Amino acid sequence: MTDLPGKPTSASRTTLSHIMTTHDTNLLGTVHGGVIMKLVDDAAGAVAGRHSGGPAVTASMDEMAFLMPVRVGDLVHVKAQVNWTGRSSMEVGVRVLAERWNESTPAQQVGSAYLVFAAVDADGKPRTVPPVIPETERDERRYQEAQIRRTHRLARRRAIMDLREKRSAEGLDD
Ligand SMILES: CCCCCCCCCCCCCCCC(=O)SCCNC(=O)CCNC(=O)[C@H](O)C(C)(C)COP(=O)(O)OP(=O)(O)OC[C@H]1O[C@@H](n2cnc3c(N)ncnc32)[C@H](O)[C@@H]1OP(=O)(O)O
Repeated sequence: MTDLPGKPTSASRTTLSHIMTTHDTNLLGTVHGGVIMKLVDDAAGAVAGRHSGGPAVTASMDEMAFLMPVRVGDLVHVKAQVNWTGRSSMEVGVRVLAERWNESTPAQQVGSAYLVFAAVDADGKPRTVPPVIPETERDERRYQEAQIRRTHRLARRRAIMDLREKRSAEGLDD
């Protein structure tokens, strides 16, 4: 896909930690999902920037899962790594964990997401990225799962474009 030398997964793996405050809550008093999504995007963006050696933009975010509510006072850790690389795109996998301030239990996973970042040049055009080198069995599994998601994203996009073109050809524009 590219002539650039590969980079191991561990070279860009990153954890972003943040304490949740009353500024982060929704109307129910728990932490707003959008606050978590911003942290996820930031951590994934840092990983994509480190892996690709320059700026990278979010192309898509999918399968954002909120598994448990996050509360004020929780210390949230957002762990991100490059799962897969294409020509100019990278899939970044993110796990969100929370340590409860009032419990002496290990951090619990409260969310997860997969994001696609595109590395861009100074004009905002896609540029090639180094291939990621999975290092562990878990990295290898994540790489293979990311390939499956990539195939499904492309197939879904193609199917929707085909349907729109067909409807347009039939004069069914809306
Ligand atoms: C040493 C330096 C360290 C730096 C350390 C920095 C640290 C810093 C930390 C803070 C980090 C904050 C992180 C915030 C990040 C934002 O908030 S970015 C703002 C939100 N995002 C945007 O504004 C992006 C807007 N979109 C675009 O600019 C263009 O659509 C894109 C994404 C560049 C794609 O352009 P395009 O012309 O469609 O190019 P195209 O060749 O078709 O696609 C490029 C690649 O993206 C893939 N792609 C495109 N669209 C999609 C999609 N919807 N779904 C999946 N894949 C897609 C393509 O399949 C292709 O993949 P490859 O086959 O090349 O691997």
